[in-house]
Amino acid sequence: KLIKELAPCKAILEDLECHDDAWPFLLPVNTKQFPTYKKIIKCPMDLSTIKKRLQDMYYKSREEFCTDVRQIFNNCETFNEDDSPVGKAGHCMRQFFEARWNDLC
Ligand SMILES: Cc1ncccc1N[C@H]1CCCS(=O)(=O)C1
Repeated sequence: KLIKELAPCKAILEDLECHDDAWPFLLPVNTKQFPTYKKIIKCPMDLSTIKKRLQDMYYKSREEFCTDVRQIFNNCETFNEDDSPVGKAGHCMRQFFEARWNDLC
């Protein structure tokens, strides 16, 4: 069941990682570069963390995976202006993800 659930998640994650607009989300936000980030964002998340969680069989369902991906984009909207480069990338990536997520079922 677990593997059935998670194979499509791995495929979506790979597509997210190679998207042109993925660059702000590939690794955890550097809190030395962005000192206020830790205070403002209570649940940091990024694509490398999700990849590790998939490999470690951390997710018990597709829904848990989906929640972590959405956390990335919600954090992005909290911290970044909509018309900033990172903010725009976040909106693009969210749209891309939600379309792929709907394809699943
Ligand atoms: C997703 C995010 N939210 C808030 C601040 C920064 C980021 N991402 C950074 C990732 C490294 C490159 S960058 O420093 O230009 C942007």
